Amino acid sequence: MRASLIQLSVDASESADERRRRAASLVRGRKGDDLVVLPELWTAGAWAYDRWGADCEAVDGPTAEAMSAAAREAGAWLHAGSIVERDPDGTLYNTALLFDPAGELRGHYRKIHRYGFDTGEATMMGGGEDVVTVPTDFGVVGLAICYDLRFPELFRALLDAGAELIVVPAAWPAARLEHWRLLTRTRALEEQVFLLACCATGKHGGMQQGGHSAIVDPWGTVLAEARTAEQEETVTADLDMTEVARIRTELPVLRDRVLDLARS
Ligand SMILES: O=C(O)CCC(=O)C(=O)O
Repeated sequence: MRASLIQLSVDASESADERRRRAASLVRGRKGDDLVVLPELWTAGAWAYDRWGADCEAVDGPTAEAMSAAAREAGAWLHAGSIVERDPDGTLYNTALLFDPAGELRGHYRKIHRYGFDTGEATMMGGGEDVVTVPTDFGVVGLAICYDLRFPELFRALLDAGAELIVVPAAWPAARLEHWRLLTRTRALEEQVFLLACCATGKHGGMQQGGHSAIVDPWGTVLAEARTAEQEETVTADLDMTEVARIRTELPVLRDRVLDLARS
């Protein structure tokens, strides 16, 4: 299967509406791909807290509407990154959306680990409670978002739920690029999954985004990586999903787990 990560530029030069139109057009251009991925909070901007009140929306709001149509037109599964979701009770969540090629919303995931250390997301948003996997045409997809990368127990829970490929939309700061590179490879290697990590580029809320979106295989090898933190670009790779079972058999470390802490 062929997967592409659209490393979208997110800055204050565009409104959420303009960026939605541009993202939809980039997705429509990916006909022939099986899976297309967008970054975290790309409508409002992950660091543009002052925009969250104005740009929040329901799970079936304007971003879902535009992305559902774009998935249908591209004929591909679309992981539409995440939105600032406003629950009917008023709580905001950082919520990822996964559409099938018919444009049906097949899964959504509310980010469990909130970034900010008593500021930003950690105080302005609620935390998700559910580990989410979605069966697709090419295998079971696990969902995580950005800061979740620092919490291996979530990835082990995704593995235990059957994940073969994990998608991580992000708005990781350029200042911590080496953490991003290390953690994306590590999570792929330790769970023996394909890991698709799509980071935003551009600068907003005073934060330069890290780019360097990457597709990593279950051996920990980077199959494709964006060249820079500053440039919008699309990263594509062909994934042989049979590699998951092959590598898990060839190097059966998961079979040797002793402490079953993630499930206790
Ligand atoms: O963990 C980090 O260094 C960055 C996390 C982050 O930017 C996020 O979750 O939005």
